[in-house]
Amino acid sequence: MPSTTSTQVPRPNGKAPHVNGKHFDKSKKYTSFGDGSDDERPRKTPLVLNGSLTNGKAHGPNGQRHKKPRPSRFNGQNGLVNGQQDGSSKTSLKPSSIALQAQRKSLPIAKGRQALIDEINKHDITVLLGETGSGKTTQIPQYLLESGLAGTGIIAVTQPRKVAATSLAERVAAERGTLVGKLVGYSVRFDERVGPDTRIKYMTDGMIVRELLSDRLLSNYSVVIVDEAHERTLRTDLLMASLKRIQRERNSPTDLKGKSSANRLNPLKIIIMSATLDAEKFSTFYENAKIIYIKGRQHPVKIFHTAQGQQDYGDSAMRTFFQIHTDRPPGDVLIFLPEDIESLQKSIQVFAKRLPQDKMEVLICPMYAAQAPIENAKVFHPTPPRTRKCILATNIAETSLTIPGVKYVIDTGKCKEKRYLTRDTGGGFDALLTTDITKSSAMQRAGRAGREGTGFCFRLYTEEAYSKMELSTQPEILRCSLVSSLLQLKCLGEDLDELELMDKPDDIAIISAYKSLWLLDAINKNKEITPLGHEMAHFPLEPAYARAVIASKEYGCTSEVLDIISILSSSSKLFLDISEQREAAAEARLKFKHSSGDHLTILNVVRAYHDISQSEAKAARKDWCRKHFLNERTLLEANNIREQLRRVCSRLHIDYNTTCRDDEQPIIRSIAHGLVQNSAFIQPDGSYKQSMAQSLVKIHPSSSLCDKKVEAIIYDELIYTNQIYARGVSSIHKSFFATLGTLIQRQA
Ligand SMILES: Nc1ncnc2c1ncn2[C@@H]1O[C@H](COP(=O)(O)OP(=O)(O)OP(=O)(O)O)[C@@H](O)[C@H]1O
Repeated sequence: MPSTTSTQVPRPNGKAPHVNGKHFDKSKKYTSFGDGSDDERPRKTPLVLNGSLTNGKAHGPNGQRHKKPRPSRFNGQNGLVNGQQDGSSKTSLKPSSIALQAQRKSLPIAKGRQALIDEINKHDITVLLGETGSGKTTQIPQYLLESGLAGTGIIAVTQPRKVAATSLAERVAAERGTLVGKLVGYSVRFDERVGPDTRIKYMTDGMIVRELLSDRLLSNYSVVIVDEAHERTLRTDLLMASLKRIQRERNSPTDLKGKSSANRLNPLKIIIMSATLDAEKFSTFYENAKIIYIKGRQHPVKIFHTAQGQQDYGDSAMRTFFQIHTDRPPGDVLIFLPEDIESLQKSIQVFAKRLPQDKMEVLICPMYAAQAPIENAKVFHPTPPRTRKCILATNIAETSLTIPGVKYVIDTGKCKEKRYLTRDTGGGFDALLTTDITKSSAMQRAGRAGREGTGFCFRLYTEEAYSKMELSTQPEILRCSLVSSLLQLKCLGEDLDELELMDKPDDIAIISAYKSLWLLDAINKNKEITPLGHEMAHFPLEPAYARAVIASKEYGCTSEVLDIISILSSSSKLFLDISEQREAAAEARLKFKHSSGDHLTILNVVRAYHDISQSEAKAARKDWCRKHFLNERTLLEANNIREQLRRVCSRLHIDYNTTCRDDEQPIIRSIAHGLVQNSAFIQPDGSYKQSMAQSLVKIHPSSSLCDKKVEAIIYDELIYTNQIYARGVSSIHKSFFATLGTLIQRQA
């Protein structure tokens, strides 16, 4: 990288200026890959047989394996058809649509379009391996539709993350020249845009697993595409296991014999897609399914590593950003961080102000799961002229996304990973821990550059560190709480220990999940689902909160409990936390504070906002939220969630209007029925001992109970930092637990 000395660039932490190539002098600190032309492709040797595709059959007559499934290349050579069968209308396209069609045809995948269709046609299950940006996620569903391979059914494309599902639906709808909700739709928790004409549906893996509850054969779908399968989320693993069963039931000729043609379902096609190297494992899981390798990336990505490991990834990311900003041509920057987004945002803002007037403006866009969807969507807005967008993202932006304008990626090499700390080790909860990323993640992150032109990825770790990274992350099923999934499986009449899974969770985790469901009365002693468990599974909520809603029916306070749970289920926090204004915020919110703790405090806010909404116009409501440091988006999102929960209540004959007026005890008790495992009792030193585990917890400083001592508490979650904090806390009488019978003793 050429060094420049003319610009006064900030010197974060008083360190030496970095513009003189401190970080990125290629000769000293960074190594570019090979000739610098590109990236890291999967180093497999794909097979091309004289222009015809390999037959991936790898089974002997008795099912024994005698040949490995061999990947095939689609590179536009060898006589493969070059995508002429585009079903889009050629007569009435607008200029923007014409540009999109041209773009579609220039994607690497387009060159092997017909051969790909033929292969998918031949096999019920296909494992598709392709590089980031080759066009898998946006094009394959369209090819299936255009070729008629999907029949009259819906094509589901599953994603591990909401933001990917919604943005892909937008993109593919635009490519089809239509609006989201018509031919192309999406379905994510608490948000769905589909209609009677929807044929391509982008959805989170959680939503399709939920659909199994009402339709255990997924009869509306003719193809299920499991995208980003290498992420191995818990729901993806459950889905892959269920798909095996469904395909057996739907595709088996013996099953079809006895059925009248009216009762017959179309066979189901399964496509497992991944950009990384796990194809063999997926293929083996599906009885050596055919592997197809889509060759090529549309644009190269040049990768740099630091010469030394970086101690402070935040500082290092900031200096790298400013080096790009001063030395490199226009193009937006995407920085991957595990946390501390807010502090990096502030540091960049402060230093950006000191840049010379003639420099481009810096526009910072944070992106993380707990932020409201509408805020996350801002990263997709066009970058204003003379501005460089700097996106600060967690691994929410790591897969499937194309963020237009992004040319540079800065990868800190860290992420937050959910891990279940078992009760035996003093935990009993999912903790988010900062950890090193895997090779798969590093490749995905680099793949976010180079989507619209040549890209650059700056890794804040050494090449050696990269080479030592694990290939891919440990499947979630081996490290996360299984309670919610187990409940859904029980409803389907299935069991975790009987399910044909790619990886089996360990016995301790399974037993712990059974215990939790039993404590929530969702299953009985014989591990059979109870009527209450069935009701709980109808709610798109964590089982604990579903239990609270059902308990509220008995206590006559469903209206209040729905108000609280809707806020707790929103994607962003209700109380804005602005570090310089913490005292002012606490003062402004005093009027909502409830002596029993945070759940009733939330209810006070919801009620006050409701009153304001009745009497004031939109601008005044906004102003009221600002003055009280409240996130209005959370309140609006909660309105939407409450509506959906009310619909579920109606289906279950729960009167959602019942209210206990000013008596708080029924509300706390209802919530405590759900949070019974999240309870703790005061100790002589003022800390609280978990009722279901050995560890001591403290009340989080953000809680309205933090300066009080009460005999027992319930809490929404535990935060694991240098000590364990309970967050979302309410005080409860110890006697409540006695009313639950011998529950606690049973646990102890
Ligand atoms: N929203 C968008 N705006 C602009 N271009 C886009 C958009 N979405 C997709 N593209 C273009 O289509 C290409 C293929 O995207 P697609 O998501 O289908 O790739 P992919 O093979 O599934 O890769 P990945 O697994 O990394 O998402 C991108 O590289 C980009 O050029």
